[in-house]
Amino acid sequence: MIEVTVRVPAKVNLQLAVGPLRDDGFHDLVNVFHAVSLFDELTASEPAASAETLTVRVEGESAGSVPTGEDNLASKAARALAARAGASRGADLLIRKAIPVAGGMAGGSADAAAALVACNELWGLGLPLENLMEIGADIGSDVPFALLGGTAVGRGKGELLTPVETGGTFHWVFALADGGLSTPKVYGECDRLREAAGEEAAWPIASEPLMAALHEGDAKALGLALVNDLQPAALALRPSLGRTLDAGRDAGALGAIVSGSGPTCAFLAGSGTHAAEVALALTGAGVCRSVVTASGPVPGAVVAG
Ligand SMILES: C[C@@](CO)(OP(=O)(O)O)[C@H](O)COP(=O)(O)OP(=O)(O)OC[C@H]1O[C@@H](n2ccc(N)nc2=O)[C@H](O)[C@@H]1O
Ligand SMILES: Nc1ncnc2c1ncn2[C@@H]1O[C@H](COP(=O)(O)OP(=O)(O)O)[C@@H](O)[C@H]1O
Repeated sequence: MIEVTVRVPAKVNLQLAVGPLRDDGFHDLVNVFHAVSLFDELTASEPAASAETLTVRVEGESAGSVPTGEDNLASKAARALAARAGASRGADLLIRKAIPVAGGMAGGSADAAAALVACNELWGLGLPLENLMEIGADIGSDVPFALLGGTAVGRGKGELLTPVETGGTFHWVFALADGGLSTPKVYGECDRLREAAGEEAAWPIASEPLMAALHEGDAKALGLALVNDLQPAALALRPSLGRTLDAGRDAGALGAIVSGSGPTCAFLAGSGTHAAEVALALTGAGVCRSVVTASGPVPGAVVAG
């Protein structure tokens, strides 16, 4: 095998219930992940330099804000995989980025997942998905889901996954923002807001109306059930997102929510045509950098060639 290309989706969180802060610095979650048709692509090739070097190149509009050294999550994942295989292996990784960077859509985790799948194939390791998910969980809480895809409930840090059957396809509009939001800062702001309000974090529980809406493929009910405990924190750090959410609601979206730690905002539509209408209205309202439409659920990281 000389090169392997993997396509990997972004996610939106349909429910993000943030529980208490744990001793390890993470929060216990109920994180209902949903993979959507906005993809990064990663190609892993045999290294042009020595057999043990790992290089990363990033292409795409937002490539400038992605690290290309050892901090790149794809590079970290490839090194962790090589260590697990007990061998010193190299690869040239090329990432074609379409998922917004630091946008709350898990683009870095997606690239880590893509690197695990691509290098597993390139190096002929043959590790099963569950082993890749274990390695991925140490790279980032969202990496196991990027491997699995579809719709799933994540517990623990978000890495303990239970797949959810959905009764149909859902249509989405995403308002991409200028600049990103740091995930640890948003969790920190969530803790700060709770403390200031004298609130104790409740143990997170999956929403029954949300689960019923997913099973039935009922977009209207799903729109009403979307919930994100990080949204007040994201809005406190980036107040302009309030206008973006309002513009989507005014445009007739069935639901409007900050995606994960933000600043991307997600809007649920009733059909592909409805999504195009909401996207047009959002573009006209001038409340974001750009607008994309997508649908979900879609599969996780898969070899595309
Ligand atoms: C918020 C979510 C929602 O899916 O994703 P994004 O919206 O940022 O993509 C996730 O919980 C982010 O997952 P991920 O981006 O993989 O985070 P990690 O690298 O594991 O952790 C980064 C930091 O976020 C905080 N963190 C993360 C997960 C968790 N359950 N509790 C936390 O408090 C911790 O401060 C941690 O040091
Ligand atoms: N392959 C990668 N793609 C995007 N960001 C990366 C990558 N590797 C490391 N990062 C770093 O991770 C941070 C969070 O990225 P990302 O996963 O896109 O955001 P989020 O956690 O909001 O979904 C970025 O600010 C960037 O510095």
